[in-house]
Amino acid sequence: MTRKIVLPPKKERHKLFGSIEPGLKLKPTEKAQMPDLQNTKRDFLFSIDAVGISNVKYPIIIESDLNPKQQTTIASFKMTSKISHDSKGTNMSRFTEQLEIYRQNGGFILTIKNLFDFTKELAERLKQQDASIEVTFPWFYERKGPSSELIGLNHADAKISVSYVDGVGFTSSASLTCGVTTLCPCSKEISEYSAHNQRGFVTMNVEFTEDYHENKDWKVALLEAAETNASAMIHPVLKRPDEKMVTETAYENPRFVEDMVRLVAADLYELDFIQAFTVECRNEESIHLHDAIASLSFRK
Ligand SMILES: Nc1nc2c(ncn2[C@@H]2O[C@H](COP(=O)(O)OP(=O)(O)OP(=O)(O)O)[C@@H](O)[C@H]2O)c(=O)[nH]1
Repeated sequence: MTRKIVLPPKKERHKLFGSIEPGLKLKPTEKAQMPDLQNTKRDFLFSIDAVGISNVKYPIIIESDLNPKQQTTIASFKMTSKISHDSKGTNMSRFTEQLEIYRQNGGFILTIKNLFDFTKELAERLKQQDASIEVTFPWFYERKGPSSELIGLNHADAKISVSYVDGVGFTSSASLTCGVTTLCPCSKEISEYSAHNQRGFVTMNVEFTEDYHENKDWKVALLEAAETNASAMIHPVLKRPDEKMVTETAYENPRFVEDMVRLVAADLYELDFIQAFTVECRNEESIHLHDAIASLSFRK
């Protein structure tokens, strides 16, 4: 038989679990009367390169040249600035205050132009000479099966970083990590049949040229650089005719991890809005428990 429970009022329940009455409160409750420790001015020995907040989850709106053309996604923000040796601390509340102003103003639309405005305003709000922001988010894009043309959603992990220094200006960079299929050329060469293949992850970090204004979607350009140089693309929905095509395409385009980083580098070299890049590939080897990795960096 079910036991009938007689619940005490909520306040009594809290007492039952250890809540106590508030003690005597003597410290000021008005903001103006409260000590402002973080604004203490004295020689605190060292300047700090970056102080602020990280791992701030916030909804953002992103635009894309691929479908869906606009999407709301959840980003993780890191926002910092320098402080000099004679400041005790930063004003932490001003970082999230600034973020919320952007959300309330029609949503935070994540363009590089908006991030330029954001970092400059953040530096001003913090009364500092500089501010930096890093925004990490999953970007979703439609992908069709090669034969059936059935659509599903893939995603890549994207990051945009912007820094502003008063009197100097802005720098911006971005990174994209996406999954691909790679088929081992050595395995294909030596085996009577088949070849082992694996899921590879390509990460591209790129520095934009000063005149880049997102007339071309950097996310799509980087995705293309990785996917069109892989053995095959990754698909969310595949019917048998699609699967046959993907399997044969991978066999026709074998790639070592070294081939991947060099071929992707060649595509990034051709993109005129990129002035420097790093390409990394990590293959989750299907015949080993370890991964195969390669990376290269280049400044044009
Ligand atoms: N500087 C600093 N603040 C911290 C840290 N950890 C938490 N905080 C909190 O940041 C909050 C204060 O933010 P501030 O922006 O300085 O608040 P405020 O001075 O009332 O705000 P303003 O009027 O904008 O100057 C407090 O709740 C602090 O406890 C830390 O490690 N350093």
